[in-house]
Amino acid sequence: MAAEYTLVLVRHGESEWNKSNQFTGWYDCDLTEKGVAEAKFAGKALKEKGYTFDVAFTSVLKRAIKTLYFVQDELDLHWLPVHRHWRLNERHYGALQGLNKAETAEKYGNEQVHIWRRSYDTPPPALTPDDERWAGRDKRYADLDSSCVPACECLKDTVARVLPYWYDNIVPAIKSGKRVVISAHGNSLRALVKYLDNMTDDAILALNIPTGIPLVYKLDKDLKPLEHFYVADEEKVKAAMDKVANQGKAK
Ligand SMILES: O=C(OP(=O)(O)O)[C@H](O)COP(=O)(O)O
Repeated sequence: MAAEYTLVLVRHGESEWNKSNQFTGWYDCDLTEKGVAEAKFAGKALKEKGYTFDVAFTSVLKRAIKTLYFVQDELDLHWLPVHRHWRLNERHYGALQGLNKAETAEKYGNEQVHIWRRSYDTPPPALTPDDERWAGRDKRYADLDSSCVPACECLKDTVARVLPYWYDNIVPAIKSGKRVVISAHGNSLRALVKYLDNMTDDAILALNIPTGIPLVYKLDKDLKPLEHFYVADEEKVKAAMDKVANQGKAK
């Protein structure tokens, strides 16, 4: 069956906290130099394969916003309408936010950290509103109802807050024939992929999305995926996925 629509997902390039191996969540760290190079790679790879876009969606976190900009730059699409929304933010890592993943695994064990990182419905420990990391005091969320400010999220929670944005904003754009690119995060994209591919709660445990490698979905008229693939050679993708998987292991 010929695909009706093409959707491109990009996880931002390496961030400062990816480099230092810290749980990031809603913390707004920048891209590293390598992350900028990865974002440019994503744009170049898309250009080389002939992809172009009519509209873009991203989070309100600069690592995703800047990655999108570098993709736009490579494609000479500076004019592209860009919609930024907190619902595309990374999964909120709660009280783990800022901790080093390997040190956390030394303290609590690899298995516990794997559950916190990858299980579908076990949330990490929660933040409290008196914590300086509480997002409710950040002015970018000033218009957000306080009941929507997360104390922590498991992937199931992230799916629940990504999907309304998907249905209300992204689906209409795709169905109107616009070619859509989404620049987001490891876990907000896992949430979307779980939904698109109808993955089981167990299957999603093993999915790691690498930084800066475009992931293309070919969709039928009902937006059901016909196929998906990364725009990079298989070895590069596997090495990048393994690297993400191993970040949560004690040294
Ligand atoms: O904020 C994060 O994701 P991001 O780097 O994609 O924004 C997480 O720290 C990713 O970590 P994980 O791969 O341990 O879930």
